[in-house]
Amino acid sequence: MKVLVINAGSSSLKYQLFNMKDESILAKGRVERIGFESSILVHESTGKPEVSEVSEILDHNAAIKKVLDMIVHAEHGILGSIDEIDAVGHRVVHGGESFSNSVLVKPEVRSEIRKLFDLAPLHNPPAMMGIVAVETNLPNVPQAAVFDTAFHQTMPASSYLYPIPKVLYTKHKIRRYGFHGTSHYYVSRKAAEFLGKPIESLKIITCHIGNGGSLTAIQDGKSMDTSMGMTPLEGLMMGTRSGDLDPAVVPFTMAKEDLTISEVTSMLNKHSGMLAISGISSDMREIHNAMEEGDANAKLAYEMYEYRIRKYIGSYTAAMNGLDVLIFTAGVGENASHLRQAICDNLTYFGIELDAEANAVRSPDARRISTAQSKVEVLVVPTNEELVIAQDTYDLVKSEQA
Ligand SMILES: Nc1ncnc2c1ncn2[C@@H]1O[C@H](COP(=O)(O)OP(=O)(O)O)[C@@H](O)[C@H]1O
Ligand SMILES: CC(=O)OP(=O)(O)O
Ligand SMILES: [Mg+2]
Repeated sequence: MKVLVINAGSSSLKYQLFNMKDESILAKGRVERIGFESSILVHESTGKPEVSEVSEILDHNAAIKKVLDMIVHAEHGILGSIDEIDAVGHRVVHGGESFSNSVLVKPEVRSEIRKLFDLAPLHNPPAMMGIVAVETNLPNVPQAAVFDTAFHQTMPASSYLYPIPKVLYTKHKIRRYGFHGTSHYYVSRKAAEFLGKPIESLKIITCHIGNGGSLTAIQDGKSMDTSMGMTPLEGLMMGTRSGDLDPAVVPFTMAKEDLTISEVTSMLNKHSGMLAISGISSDMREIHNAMEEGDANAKLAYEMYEYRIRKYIGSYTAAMNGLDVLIFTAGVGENASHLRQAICDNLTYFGIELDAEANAVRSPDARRISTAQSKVEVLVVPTNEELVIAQDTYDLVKSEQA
């Protein structure tokens, strides 16, 4: 079975085509700047050179059409015909309380995802555009939706409720949902496998630190708390998102600066975090380079970023009354060895001891970076959200056929 995985953002669309026989990647790529004059498509079929093309791609429908053209392209493609695509899996960021598992996209699923537009205005509408675009271009192909929130549906009410009037939960479903669930799920399972221990026996903290970032406390194999909230804005300091702050800052800023709801939302999501404090970039590599060159603002941004991750590790260790495994993943977590070192150097109270040599190793595989004496196993586990989406899609389609 060949499964196409789509991760649609507001102006971008990433894709990977899997051969589920051996879970190998046949092709992958991304379309950026959808809706702009000069959109960019970057595509790579396995075993062939990467190609990029600039053209006008006005909407997600046109983007999917381009992607399918590339997949069957005589020179750059990998399939003889798009009929060889058996199923499509989508990353849908918000599944609310309706979805604790991946599902095949049926009419009732679509209407449920639409109902959630309110809770995730930046994320769910593009996912729906992706679903509609696939239906237009591949009308008979089954589609699955895999939700970032699903893994976190096991959180107890004491973790997911906010201490505000209960009617806001019953009426508007205002609560913590948590995100990056596919990644937290995947790396925690991989870690248990790597350690050769049953996941139920481990107290785990997964640090997914990429552009967006979240930490999850995992006990009995289940998410028991996570740092993102009703939306992906809460929790850690991120590339451009503020993360935790006093909620009183919001109305106060709106009044003082005469900002609308959408302006303050945009300020907190797109113009805060590392970008705001460093004044340089939201990208960890650029911040780290500037810091090494002596830039004081970059240093402050880095210190705040590290400090806030460490505070969450401390609080989740307390939440679980212990910690067996600490996992780093995603763009920053997998690559920024200096940040892992800075975090762990300040967690010696918990008996965490990093092996500097192991920490410096670069590899696409899961690996241990703590010493043999460390009380906590510290691991780097590269995430693979696309593979989980492909596997869930495959399983759903297979079980419907059975
Ligand atoms: N070699 C590296 N060293 C440090 N940071 C890195 C490295 N490679 C990528 N990153 C960081 O990873 C982040 C992007 O993470 P990623 O998980 O790809 O994000 P997303 O999937 O949310 O777009 C950026 O801040 C980038 O600087
Ligand atoms: C949900 C979320 O924050 O996703 P990303 O990290 O991809 O922005
Ligand atoms: Mg990501």
